Amino acid sequence: MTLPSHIFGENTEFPTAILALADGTVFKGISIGANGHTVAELVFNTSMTGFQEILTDPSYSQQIVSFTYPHVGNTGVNKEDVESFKTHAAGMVIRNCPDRISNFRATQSLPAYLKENGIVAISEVDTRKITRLLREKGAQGACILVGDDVEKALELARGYQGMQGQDLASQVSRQQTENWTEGTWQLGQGYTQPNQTSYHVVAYDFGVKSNILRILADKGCRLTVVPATTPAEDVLALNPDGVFLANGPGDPSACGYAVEAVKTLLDKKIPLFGICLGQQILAQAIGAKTLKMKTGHHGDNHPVKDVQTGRVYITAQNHGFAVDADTLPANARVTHVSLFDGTLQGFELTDRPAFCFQGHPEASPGPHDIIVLFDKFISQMAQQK
Ligand SMILES: NC(=O)CC[C@H](N)C(=O)O
Repeated sequence: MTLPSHIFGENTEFPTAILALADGTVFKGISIGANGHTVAELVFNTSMTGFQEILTDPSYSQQIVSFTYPHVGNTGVNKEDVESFKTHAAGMVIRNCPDRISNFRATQSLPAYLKENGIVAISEVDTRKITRLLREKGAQGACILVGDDVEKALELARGYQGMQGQDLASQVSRQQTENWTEGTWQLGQGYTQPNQTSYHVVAYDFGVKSNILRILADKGCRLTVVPATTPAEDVLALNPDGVFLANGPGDPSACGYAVEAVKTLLDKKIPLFGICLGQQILAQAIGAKTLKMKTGHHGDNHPVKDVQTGRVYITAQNHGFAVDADTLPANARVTHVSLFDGTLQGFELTDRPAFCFQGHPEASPGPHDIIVLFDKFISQMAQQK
């Protein structure tokens, strides 16, 4: 297929690509990324901005992301808007990639970035139809294949093993302990280097988004980031003021190593703050259960209610599993619920300085409404000091 192009230079030829779903639906479009094929769980994301942050969010490991926003890529990509040191999404589906990029920070076009990072991606498909289909039938296995072999794409999509039972956190995690010093991005300065004096936070890297670490650094935390499988004893030996449980991909039920570590940390009454997978792991550590959702929540326009104050926050979300609120023990108090479907969005313990949130207070991309949760963690550490 030939497209008019200003930015792609000589290369205006885009090979045919297929998106096949496990339910048998097939979409034909053009490849705007790497060659070959990719097989993963297909989910839709309703964010209007932030595709680069989404592609580099480790929680999207083994997920193909279909963007509901129709034009993706018009701001190009840059070296800064990344949430980890590499791309993680297994594939990208969009309606249209504008052929001209326009942004003062852009250093590359989206198709060039996708190719460079080996992400298989399809454009010129009906993403509204895909969204309706996933809402009706739920997230499912899918394959993007460059070429026109429909039968092969369908067979690969049907063969996807599913997200349940998969421990992906230990795979995407750093394998070495690291110190983190970078603060949030500021116009004219780039990423800052805040003074880190007040609290020592040990952050479990289950697939942590960098903006969580940057916000904690901004708030005066000295950060030690440890691999997902680090035993609690090693964390305690670092003498932390608080422990952070990160977001991450895969099924929380497959992260027994983390659940065991959190049980020990709870016994020590150290301030604990969990985000997304971190919430699910904290829940399992106190005996609650997690379940797989039908489509999950992926986007940056999700209303969440603080059940105590009644205040509604618009939040960023990215999860396919959830904590079953009915299984929470008596010492857990529900703090937040989703106004889309009533699912549990946050809880805290009444007998320990531990709390968590299912969405993403660090945004990136998304609204900053609920960034206040980081201050709650800071004040819990202040009280324990
Ligand atoms: N962003 C996350 O931490 C996702 C958590 C978990 N993998 C889920 O899909 O629910």
